[in-house]
Amino acid sequence: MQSIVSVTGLGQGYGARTVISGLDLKISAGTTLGLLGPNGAGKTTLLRTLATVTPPKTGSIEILGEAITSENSARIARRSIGYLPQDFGFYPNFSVYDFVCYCAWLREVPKKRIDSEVRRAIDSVGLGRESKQKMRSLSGGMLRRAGIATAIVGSPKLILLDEPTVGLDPAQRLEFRSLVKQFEDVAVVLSTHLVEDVSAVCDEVAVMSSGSLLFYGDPGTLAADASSDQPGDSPLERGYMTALARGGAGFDR
Ligand SMILES: Nc1ncnc2c1ncn2[C@@H]1O[C@H](COP(=O)(O)OP(=O)(O)OP(=O)(O)O)[C@@H](O)[C@H]1O
Repeated sequence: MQSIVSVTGLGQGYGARTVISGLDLKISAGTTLGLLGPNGAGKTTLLRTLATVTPPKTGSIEILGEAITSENSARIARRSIGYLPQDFGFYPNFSVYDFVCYCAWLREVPKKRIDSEVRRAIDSVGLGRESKQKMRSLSGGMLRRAGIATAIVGSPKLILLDEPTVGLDPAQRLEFRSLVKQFEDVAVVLSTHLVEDVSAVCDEVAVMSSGSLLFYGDPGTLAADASSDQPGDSPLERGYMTALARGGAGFDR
């Protein structure tokens, strides 16, 4: 399988503060990776770094086999990356169609493919009927789906989704899961607080705390590692709590 992301010895932070240190990660095409961790674990910081929004402080990142060493290499990589930030900005007076077009244009989707790609992305998230509606008039769940459309437009090879199911109702969450399952030859990284999302769609799971990975492997192994004295409503939840407890993790520190 083609390697989509390769991260070695990643260090990241804000000012003098280190938030991620010594992180190694490899993600192949066809993998959906669920990123779990308590508030402040560094999930958003990692996604922003993979999205090439913030250059690493230390270590290296390769996207599709190309090292990201300059703004130019980052710009080229971004053509293959779809990124839904946790709080994405939008122009309230844009229609859904215009907003997704704009994001496709920013990602340098070839002009002649933009219209068909935008329509496909909007249909995939079930907003076909709302495509002419103004962004400001969308409900929270619709807004999130419009955001997901911006992340998948143009068939990127790496899709980074920061808490994509927040605000979705149960039916929309199920639709989101079936959308993710349809991706082929794509690497998806999904940050979430919902362990059910991970068990439903992820082939790999990473448990992150204080900027380090406490566990990386398949969800079955994390569930099998669960200690019976840890709280949780499912083996995977207990496995997650066990990984945190073994790593000495608590809440945001
Ligand atoms: N712009 C910033 N400036 C300074 N510190 C920041 C900034 N953004 C995040 N941090 C800090 O970095 C750490 C990691 O934050 P991050 O948002 O990556 O965590 P997270 O795992 O995504 O959390 P959550 O689950 O709450 O979204 C936190 O301690 C946070 O306070």
